[in-house]
Amino acid sequence: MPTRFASVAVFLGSRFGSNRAFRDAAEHCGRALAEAGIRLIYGGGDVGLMGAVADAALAAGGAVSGVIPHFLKTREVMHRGVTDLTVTESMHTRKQKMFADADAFFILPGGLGTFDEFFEILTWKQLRLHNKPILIVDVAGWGEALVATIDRAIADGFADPSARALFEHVDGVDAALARLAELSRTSEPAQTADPAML
Ligand SMILES: Nc1ncnc2c1ncn2[C@@H]1O[C@H](COP(=O)(O)O)[C@@H](O)[C@H]1O
Repeated sequence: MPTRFASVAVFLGSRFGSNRAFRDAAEHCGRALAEAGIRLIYGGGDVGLMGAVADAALAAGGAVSGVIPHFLKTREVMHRGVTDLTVTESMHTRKQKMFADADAFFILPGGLGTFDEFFEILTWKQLRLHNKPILIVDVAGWGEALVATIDRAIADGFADPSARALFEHVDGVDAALARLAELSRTSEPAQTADPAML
């Protein structure tokens, strides 16, 4: 079924993590996006889960856009096989481009960089700079601590309870794709701010 989500930015680890389930999920995510005809936008590296999601999408015939800052081309082993690759001047312009090009965001397991990307996209939504779907795609309970941190901020009075509605926490890649299909049928097209405001 056609979807109004033509592209999804996937934020995930530059390492594989300690549980094989993380890699399996990243590969499944790449394949599932390709099979759904959805372009994968990701950080452009060929390391860890980032490389795994890109390779799986490409092997399944999907379109993959990588966005990598110049200074990380070596450290994150810039992926030379993607459909298109953008090299940016900075981390910030990388995030801006990924944000602008994506219709929705999947947060898969990762470390500090993944947290940063998640919280930035979440806080931009809190500031009403966009209303694109943000899905924490849980694997082996990885997302629970992230959600608990936000719940704690709400409980302590540092975030409004409405913050809980800025993102969704789903169990696994199939649930994420199913939710995206549902949103494609039921939700309004995304609104985004002038990039100059970011
Ligand atoms: N401060 C950061 N802002 C945006 N992206 C970042 C930052 N630090 C690292 N990253 C990128 O995030 C992914 C995943 O990193 P993990 O630490 O492995 O989760 C990677 O592409 C980093 O370059």
